[in-house]
Amino acid sequence: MSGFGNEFATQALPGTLPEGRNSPQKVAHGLYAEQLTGTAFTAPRHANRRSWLYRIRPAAMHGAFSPFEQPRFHNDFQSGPVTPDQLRWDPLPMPEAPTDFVDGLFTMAGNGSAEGQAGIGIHLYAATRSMQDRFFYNADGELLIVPQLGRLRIATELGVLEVEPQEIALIPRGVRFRVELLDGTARGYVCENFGAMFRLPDLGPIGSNGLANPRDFLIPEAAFEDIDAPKDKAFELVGKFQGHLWRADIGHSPLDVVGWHGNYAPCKYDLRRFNTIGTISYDHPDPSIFLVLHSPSDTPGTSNIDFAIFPPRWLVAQDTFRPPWFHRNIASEYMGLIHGAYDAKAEGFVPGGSSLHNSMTGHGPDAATFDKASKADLSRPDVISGTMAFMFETRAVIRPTTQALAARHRQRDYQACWAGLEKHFTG
Ligand SMILES: O=C(O)Cc1cc(O)ccc1O
Ligand SMILES: [Fe+2]
Repeated sequence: MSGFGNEFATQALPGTLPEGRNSPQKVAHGLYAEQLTGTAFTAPRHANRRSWLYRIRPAAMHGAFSPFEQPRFHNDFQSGPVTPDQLRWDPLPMPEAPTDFVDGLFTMAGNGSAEGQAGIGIHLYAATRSMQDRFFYNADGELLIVPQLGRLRIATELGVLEVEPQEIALIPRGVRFRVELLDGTARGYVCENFGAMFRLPDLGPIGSNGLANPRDFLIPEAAFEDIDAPKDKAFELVGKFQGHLWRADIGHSPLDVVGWHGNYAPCKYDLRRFNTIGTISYDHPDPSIFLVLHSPSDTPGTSNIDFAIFPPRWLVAQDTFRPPWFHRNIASEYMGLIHGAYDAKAEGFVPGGSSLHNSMTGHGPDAATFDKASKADLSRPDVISGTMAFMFETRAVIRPTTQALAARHRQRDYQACWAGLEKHFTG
């Protein structure tokens, strides 16, 4: 099914969805009715998100929760000093022992909290096996999954999404799912959104089409599992709640929703469908022109999170330094590279890697890029192809975790990339 935020109705067995009401005395096929809300009951109609699920067993059925140990995945962003340094990392190394998506998560940075209902958690994953007899949900925020290596099959309560690198998946807060690896190994980025749900930006003078078009967002049809755990070996439900992980025994697959209707559902989007807009005269526009989705804050125009991409595009600007300029921003920028090379960095920013430039920290093209772009022949258009970088940009400062700063894969010499910028002042 297609269309961002649309109202959908889907059933894996005919006659599942009740007609004319949501909660009949008896649901068809002996199912239970359950509502899942993603916004306040009384949120304005245009922002209100909820779905009705018709399922084999209600979500309430599982054992008691106890703490789940996965110390690399958390929301401990520290409250002390945070370095204003420019930071960069190589990809997260692949684990040697068999590791699933949940065990393979590694928290890099973040701000805010689930409790404060604003902010971001930024995580990487590196996994070598599918989740087995284990299901996960995040009560703390919506998850934006950005695969970088390996295809994922994400089996959710509301249906199955398959995503490959250069596609993204959005899993709403609370929705239970299992991640399977279709290529044996997988690596990527996860943005955890503690604030308002991601939405498509307004287009202003761009008009009624452009950037990420709503119909390119795909929503799964209902698909269910009717699987009971063996008597002596329960399945495991792992939940993230208020920054901590919990586990409970569960006697069945919670992916047992036979039909659902509503507008609160997972979706996927192929970033290659993005309608990229840029200058056809002069100057490099602000990167807000590359906005895919944003989580608004209470201040108009100032997002809790902006998710922007840097896709293939033509550069035609005249009398212009064509790559990103040198800059310092009020916003904070965490970048990742899915594929190819990024136009501001000739070397060192590799697929699977990350960089962090916090509020008012100076950054921009490295010395090699500056040199090349300053001498480029502007009489010809230039094409940037075979690339896909992205940015999680936030209003609040992004605090790297202790483990990210200490990680072996951090590039401790990152600042050297600007050291070769020569003084050209002629007086
Ligand atoms: O490379 C960056 O830092 C991201 C970025 C890109 C761009 O085109 C303009 C500003 C900006 O922060
Ligand atoms: Fe930047």
